[in-house]
Amino acid sequence: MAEETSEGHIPTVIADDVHIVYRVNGTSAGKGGATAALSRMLGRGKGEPRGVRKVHAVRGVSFTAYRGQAIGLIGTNGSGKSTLLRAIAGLLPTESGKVYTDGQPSLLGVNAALMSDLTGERNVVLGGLAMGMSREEIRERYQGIVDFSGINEKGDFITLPMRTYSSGMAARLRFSIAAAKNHDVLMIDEALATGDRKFRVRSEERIRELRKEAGTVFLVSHNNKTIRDTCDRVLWLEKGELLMDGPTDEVLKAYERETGK
Ligand SMILES: Nc1ncnc2c1ncn2[C@@H]1O[C@H](COP(=O)(O)OP(=O)(O)OP(=O)(O)O)[C@@H](O)[C@H]1O
Repeated sequence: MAEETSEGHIPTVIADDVHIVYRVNGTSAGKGGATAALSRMLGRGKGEPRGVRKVHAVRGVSFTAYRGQAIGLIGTNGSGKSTLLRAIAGLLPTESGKVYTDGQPSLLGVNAALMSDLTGERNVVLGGLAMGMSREEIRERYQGIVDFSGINEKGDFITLPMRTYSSGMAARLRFSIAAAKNHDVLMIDEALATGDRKFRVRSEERIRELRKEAGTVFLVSHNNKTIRDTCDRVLWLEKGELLMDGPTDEVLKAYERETGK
């Protein structure tokens, strides 16, 4: 891919009529517990295999993302934002439609694979290796990553297991590890939401840098100000459908009008 179009834009992600369906096993339909009784009262579970339910989370989404863009994903809870990002990262199969990407997108999410029993220090090293950095590069950037995260501002926490961190501290470390590398496509799922103001400002600055370094950044956030300050384009999802795709200001205005947020 990466062929230049007539406008000189280079596509990094193309989603073509993407549908994503979760199949949930072990639902209460057909079993004897209280939730099953509730489910029967609500009339669910008819005509489906026992205990399997489908959730159609993304419905016919199409868009093309270009290099140098920072794209915000907005929408009310459960509208399909995280699901769409996971599909772009190749972590979820599409039911129909296709996702084409230039290079391997990196998904930085609330569930990013850091090991809670290992220290922050070990996670920086493992996270760096997982992103394809050499030990030498990790050594060089280690202090920068720790400083950026601010984990050690209130004491020597980086040598403690991550399970002892607050959710904000863990999110900050995850972001700092991922942001230490330049990505072709970096996807950030709510990582900034738990950080404090100082950290948010620092991360927003880093997102702008990553964007300048010719990558594409996707950012899921419920904070309209963060989206406004970092993104030049916004996709608005609702019930799995792409309601609007356009310049940040236009889409946020429509979203705020509709949701009152
Ligand atoms: N692992 C899963 N199995 C089954 N259904 C799921 C799973 N993950 C998400 N869903 C469903 O898919 C739909 C979209 O969820 P998703 O997490 O993508 O929304 P979201 O827009 O990221 O929400 P939020 O803003 O609350 O984080 C919801 O109806 C949710 O219940």
